[in-house]
Amino acid sequence: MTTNTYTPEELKKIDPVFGQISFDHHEQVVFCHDKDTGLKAIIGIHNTVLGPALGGTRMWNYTSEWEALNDVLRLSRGMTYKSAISGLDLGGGKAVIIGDSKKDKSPELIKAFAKYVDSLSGRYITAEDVGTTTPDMDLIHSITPHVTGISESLGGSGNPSPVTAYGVYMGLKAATKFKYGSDDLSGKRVLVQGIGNVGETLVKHLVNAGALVTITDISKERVEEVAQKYNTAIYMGDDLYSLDVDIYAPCALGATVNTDSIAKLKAQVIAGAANNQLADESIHGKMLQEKGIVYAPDFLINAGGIINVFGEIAKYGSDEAIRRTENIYNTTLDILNYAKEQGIRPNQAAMKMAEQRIEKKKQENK
Ligand SMILES: NC(=O)c1ccc[n+]([C@@H]2O[C@H](COP(=O)([O-])OP(=O)(O)OC[C@H]3O[C@@H](n4cnc5c(N)ncnc54)[C@H](O)[C@@H]3O)[C@@H](O)[C@H]2O)c1
Repeated sequence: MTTNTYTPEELKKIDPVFGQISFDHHEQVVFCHDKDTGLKAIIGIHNTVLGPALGGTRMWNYTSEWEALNDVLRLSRGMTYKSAISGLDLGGGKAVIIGDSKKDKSPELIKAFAKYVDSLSGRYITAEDVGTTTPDMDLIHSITPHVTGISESLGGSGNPSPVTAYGVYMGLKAATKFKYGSDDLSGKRVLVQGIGNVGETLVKHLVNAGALVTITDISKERVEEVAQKYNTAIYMGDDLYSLDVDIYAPCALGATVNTDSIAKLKAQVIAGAANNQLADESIHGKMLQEKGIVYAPDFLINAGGIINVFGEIAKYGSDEAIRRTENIYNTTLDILNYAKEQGIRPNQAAMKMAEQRIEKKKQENK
């Protein structure tokens, strides 16, 4: 034991779990190891007040265990807020498997992970995320019932991306109404960044609504294919954020809304699917507010996917999932109005409303 060589402050810095920067009163953190398959995974259960902790399993080649732990803590907390603000009876959880999904994934490894999910008896329910697929969820389903995002042939809800895109479209319309007094998108210039599963369907909705859409992606083939299909403009230059557009829809990676991009942005509305769009919630949220740019919180408007998979637990079908996703429009407007009244940022307003819902349920449960 060498602990007596550290001061309490130094110990605090190296506390492995409860002292982590992303640790936020998580209820449970489960470290999973299986010698035979080489499985190394962490399951984070942030909060189960509203219901079981649902969140996907990410398989990623983390450079260190610290990075994996930080990711699972951060992502599971995000799921608590996403489900709470979306009115779902779900808590927040997430899992990470350490490894390269292209090289290290095997059916045995996924099954070993499934046994850990099963051991939590439904406190944690998994789904797909980066590096895991519907067939992986089907395999997990052969071991445990505590999994969603399984194939439609097994009673699952299928690909969530079109529903996510519809929710983003609803949130984008609501933010447009808040900024411009009307949600009519005809003639509005919209930049969609990242034309993947979600981005393409969002482009379809925008074009159908008469918006003037410009698309961009790191994949030239992707943009050419989608531009041809929907008759959109393409931007492949390196000064994306200076484009003269009304609305910016980030649908690729996180942290694209940062000090550099905000300085250039001409768009007056930001509404997209990517998770964690603001590089720093407080600094960049404040900068957007000062520039009068309306920001529709990402975890609110990209919730269509989780609304869709929740149908597998709550036993509702795709019509109900769409109806609930459509309501993202009303919730977004409520949050933007509430933020304005309270003089706070939309992200803060959304988090406050989510916390109020959790607190109310906590009191009822007492
Ligand atoms: N799929 C869902 O249901 C869902 C739900 C919630 C949140 N999200 C988030 O929405 C975003 C999009 O999800 P998706 O399922 O469409 O992913 P995807 O992998 O299908 O598409 C992402 C696209 O972004 C492009 N891209 C990557 N880096 C880029 C860059 N630097 N500049 C421009 N384009 C870039 C990729 O080439 C790809 O075409 C992700 O951030 C994801 O976490 C998705």
